[in-house]
Amino acid sequence: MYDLVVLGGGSGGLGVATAAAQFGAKVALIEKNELGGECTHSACVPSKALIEAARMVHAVRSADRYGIRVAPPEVDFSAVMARVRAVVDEFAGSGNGDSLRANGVDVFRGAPAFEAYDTVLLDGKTRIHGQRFVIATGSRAAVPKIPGLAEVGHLDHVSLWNLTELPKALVVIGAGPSGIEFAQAFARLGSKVTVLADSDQILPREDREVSDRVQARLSADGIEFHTGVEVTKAAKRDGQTVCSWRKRVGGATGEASGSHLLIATGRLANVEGLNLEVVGVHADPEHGIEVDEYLLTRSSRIYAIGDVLQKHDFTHAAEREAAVVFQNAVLRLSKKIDYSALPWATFVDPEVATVGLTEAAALEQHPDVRVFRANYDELDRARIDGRTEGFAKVMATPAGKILGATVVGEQASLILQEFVVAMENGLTLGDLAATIHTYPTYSGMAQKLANQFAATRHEGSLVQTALKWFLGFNKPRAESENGTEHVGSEVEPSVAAGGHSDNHGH
Ligand SMILES: Cc1cc2nc3c(=O)[nH]c(=O)nc-3n(C[C@H](O)[C@H](O)[C@H](O)COP(=O)(O)OP(=O)(O)OC[C@H]3O[C@@H](n4cnc5c(N)ncnc54)[C@H](O)[C@@H]3O)c2cc1C
Ligand SMILES: NC(=O)c1ccc[n+]([C@@H]2O[C@H](COP(=O)([O-])OP(=O)(O)OC[C@H]3O[C@@H](n4cnc5c(N)ncnc54)[C@H](O)[C@@H]3O)[C@@H](O)[C@H]2O)c1
Repeated sequence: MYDLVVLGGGSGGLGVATAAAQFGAKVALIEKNELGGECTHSACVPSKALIEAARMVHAVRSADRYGIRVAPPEVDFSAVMARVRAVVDEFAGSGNGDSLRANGVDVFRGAPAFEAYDTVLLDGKTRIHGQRFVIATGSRAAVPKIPGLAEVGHLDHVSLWNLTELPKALVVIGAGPSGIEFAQAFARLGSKVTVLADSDQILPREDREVSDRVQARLSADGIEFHTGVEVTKAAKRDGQTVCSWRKRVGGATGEASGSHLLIATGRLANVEGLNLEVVGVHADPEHGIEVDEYLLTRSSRIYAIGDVLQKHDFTHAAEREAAVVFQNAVLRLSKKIDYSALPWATFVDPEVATVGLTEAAALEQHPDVRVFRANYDELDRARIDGRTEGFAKVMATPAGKILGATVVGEQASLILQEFVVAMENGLTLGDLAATIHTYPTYSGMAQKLANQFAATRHEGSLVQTALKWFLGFNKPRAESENGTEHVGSEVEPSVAAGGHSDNHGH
């Protein structure tokens, strides 16, 4: 009888199994395919390795801007993919089961099915008994029902990694993070890319403003977009895959053709074959496994985490859920999952990173919300580097409690992380404003927004009024040539002067 039996050895399953074993629990982990899960083998790791290669090509092509003359780069696609696979192998090697076994986890290979609330049957042969179970079987690509699709064939994020030649022309169906990251990477490597999506904006989870900004940039790079469309048919013509589409509004029609077709239209939970009905666990592939805020299913011994929930498909979400379930299933605490400070990033250029409420949601839910924003061309380090495209905004209560933030631009995910730390630890924008930020770095963006908040706190305050009256502060100051009042620091003039503010508050 194991203390804990984990089904699935990906980001979530490995996390909870290792933590439980390190704590001294007797743990079994059952993996149907390869340890490491999707993130390692077909998702985060290879896609970010490909994106980095594409970023290199782009950097070489843009070197001229910095006074460096180089010949146009030549992409050796098979070498690019060989490196991607080598990176994956390196990661996969470290998850080959040895470290799990070293931590005391018994690793089983095969397909498990529940036989009773305390037993799973492995490959119809071996019974494994447990006190508690965690289902962490992840998800797979959802294939849309498009007439002709099965006949023409398509790539997904798994088969993609077997490509040895760069697609001349790639049609991508889906404009979520997967579709958009791949679209830009392939376009930069030299493919002609067309994106088709039924959502009326790319990156549908983001603010409209964010999606429009990214789409404008990607369009300028040569990617063609058709959003708000239904793909009505896929067919082969002259060796090309041709996708017919029709606009949902207005009914305009068109075709997109390519040497290759990539499907990136969302996910389905891996719940089949687990025999969940026997233990009363509610699940279906589209909606995932139903859990409560303790990540407990309808069975009091069975928890579920990660993509199989179909809630927040991110590795770091699976890891947080693993930590919560470790506390509940192993330590027998009652820890609730809290997603309010869950960040996510889409690794395109300009990078997009978001946490908490979007601006629209914050305005709807908090009528007194204040929105602070700044553009990258106001940030010293961005100006120095010539990477001035993008903006950042943070939504906060009048007291400075952060409700959400979005950053679009260079190092967006790192800038955002400062807001995430603040949100998780109850720090306010005032606390961030009072923190020293290294100069000149992109962290200056967080400082800039926090300083705008601090300036609003000074406005009309008792101290400011007293200083005005007794010391004659806040006299008009001469503006410098370029209209800003200082150079060489991210400190907002408004903080020092106590008067003017860039605040775009509502
Ligand atoms: C192209 C792409 C790029 C991505 N990039 C990022 C990124 O940059 N950052 C990010 O945070 N997230 C990213 N994600 C999402 C991320 O990959 C997933 O959220 C994460 O892998 C989920 O972890 P998991 O443990 O739930 O599932 P997985 O890691 O998929 O693990 C599930 C495991 O269960 C096994 N399994 C399946 N069925 C069974 C069964 N019946 N019995 C036993 N074992 C089973 C599987 O073989 C697998 O090993 C990306 C996804 C895609 C598609
Ligand atoms: N950087 C990251 O963290 C990262 C990167 C990639 C994927 N992911 C995760 O993986 C998950 C899946 O990503 P995804 O991009 O595949 O899915 P998604 O659900 O985020 O986006 C799906 C896209 O496909 C479109 N679509 C769906 N069905 C369609 C159809 N029949 N015809 C035309 N368009 C259709 C949708 O309109 C949308 O644009 C995401 O939820 C994300 O959490 C994360």
